Amino acid sequence: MGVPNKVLTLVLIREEYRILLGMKKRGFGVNRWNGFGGKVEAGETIAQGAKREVEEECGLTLTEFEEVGRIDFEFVGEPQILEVHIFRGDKYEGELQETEEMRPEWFALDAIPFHSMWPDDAYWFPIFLRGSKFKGYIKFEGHDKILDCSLEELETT
Ligand SMILES: CSc1nc2ncnc(N)c2[nH]1
Repeated sequence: MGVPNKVLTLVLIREEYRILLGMKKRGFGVNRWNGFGGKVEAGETIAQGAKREVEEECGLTLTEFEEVGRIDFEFVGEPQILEVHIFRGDKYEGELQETEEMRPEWFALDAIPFHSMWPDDAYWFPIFLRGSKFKGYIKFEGHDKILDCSLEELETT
């Protein structure tokens, strides 16, 4: 039995024609437009962790959100799989704010900055944006090279 997965959240808040991303100012994924999220803490559900991270990273309080995907990420040379639970944020309250972690910005759906994002996003964003649920496995070598990618669309809503 290998190392248990590291459970993480990733929240993409989307409106009809735009999606909210955050420029990561430090740490994992720095200098890339990211979704909001992070670790799930002891004593909280995955959904509670997702909501907490959004609040901490951009000041918004999710009032309606749904888990729509799950991707297991492997990084060559690292035994721990990152088990990322992906949520679509539908409704929120509060004022958008920049934090030490993230600089938030809205992007038109036809102008998503994939060149400045994690390379896996180009694979699964189209599935996410057409409202499907999905699961997948993506193997990275370093932070820029994808060695394997398998994605399964589970239902089209
Ligand atoms: C580890 S792979 C990864 N892809 C991502 N896409 C968008 N936001 C993130 N935080 C992401 N992490």
